[in-house]
Amino acid sequence: MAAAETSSKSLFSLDSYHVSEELGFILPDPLEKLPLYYQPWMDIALRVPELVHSQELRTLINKMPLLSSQFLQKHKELRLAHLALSTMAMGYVWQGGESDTIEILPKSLAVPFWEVSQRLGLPPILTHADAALANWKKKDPEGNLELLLSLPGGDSVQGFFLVTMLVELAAVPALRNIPVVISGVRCADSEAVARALETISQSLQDMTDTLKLMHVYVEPSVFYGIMRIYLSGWKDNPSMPKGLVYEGVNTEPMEYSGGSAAQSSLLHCFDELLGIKHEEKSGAFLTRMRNYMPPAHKQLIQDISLQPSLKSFVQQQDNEPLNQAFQHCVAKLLALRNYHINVVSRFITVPAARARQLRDKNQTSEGEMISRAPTALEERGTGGSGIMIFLKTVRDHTRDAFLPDTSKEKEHNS
Ligand code: HEM
Repeated sequence: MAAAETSSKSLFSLDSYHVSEELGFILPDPLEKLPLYYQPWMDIALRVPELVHSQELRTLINKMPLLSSQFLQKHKELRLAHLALSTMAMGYVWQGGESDTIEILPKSLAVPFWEVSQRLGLPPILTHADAALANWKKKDPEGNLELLLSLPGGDSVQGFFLVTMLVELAAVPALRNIPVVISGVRCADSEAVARALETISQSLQDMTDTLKLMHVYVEPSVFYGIMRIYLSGWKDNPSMPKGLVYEGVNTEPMEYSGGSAAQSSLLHCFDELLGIKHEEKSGAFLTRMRNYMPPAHKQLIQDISLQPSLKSFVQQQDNEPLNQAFQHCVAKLLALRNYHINVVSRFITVPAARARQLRDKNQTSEGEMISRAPTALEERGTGGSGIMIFLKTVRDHTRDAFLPDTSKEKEHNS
């Protein structure tokens, strides 16, 4: 595995962490099909939105044969199997909304889901690594993209996961420059470090610009009223207080957080590179989210954290272009987090307020899908965090990474 091959002195290569030079953390060319033996899974997984709508999904999964996972061999087969099983699991658990949840995931789904998860080092629930990183194919020769598997919510689901993937793509130049920064610090090459940091800043700006596409491709009322519950987990979720029993795996219920881009490895890498230290509670949540990442990506974050401190290097060099490049990076990361807070407000806080208003007035008319949104999630993200306090605390600790004296000026420039 990556860690064993990378001592803190050796050349830092992204490849050894299963990070692609072209696509970063995105899985290159995911498989679209599993071996024929697994057709019973794919037949259901490809129809989850429609089967949830007709309320048939649970019945079909209950009748599904128990298949052995041993014929899945390659990494990409395992990733597609995890995506298919997790899509089915989210549909199964949430088919009846928050008032009709289940306590047991049936054996035919739970056992292979558990085995595939163990082999990948991922939890047995839908993660960012499934839905956003390994869930795409080219729709046409022009390179337009579409999802392999979907959840209820129509075009907004497609928009949500593909825009998230495009944000990952916009970060690739930044990822490629992390090893450049690290080796520049090791050999005290201020110019190389400054240049690499400027590229990282530009890439962070591109991530923010790409995040703006969420407003174009995702309808807030659909996100809030329909999609969000299918991304929710069974940890810190009042509608599933006991967690979920994976039948045939464990007789005790287990708890897992839902899918969230807090499980994307990107910002974890930038935080470690720039030396951003999070407050205890939000830091603990973010650290826990690392267990929802492919292990090689988690290892990359860990290994970046073990490198000599970039910030101390910048302070020791006392070189103006280098200082500025570092400040730009922090400013752009801060701007990305600020923009993300706006997105969350538009997609969660505002519809949640509207849903409360409608409930208070007892106006739960058919057309108002947000009023049917699960109440248990109003104050929480799908990952289970108390949203705004968490996001603002993380944002405020990003600001602490500025070099002394110039923080206000730099923030205005961001
Ligand atoms: C409609 C779009 C989005 C919404 C509503 C949203 C919502 C949230 C929420 C509620 C959290 C709190 C953690 C949780 O409980 O899940 C969160 C965290 C986070 N989200 Fe998003 N998110 C969106 C898109 C994205 C995208 C596209 C990215 C980038 C890949 C992203 C990156 C993050 C990160 C990195 C965190 C952890 C906090 C941090 O490090 O600042 N989000 N998001």
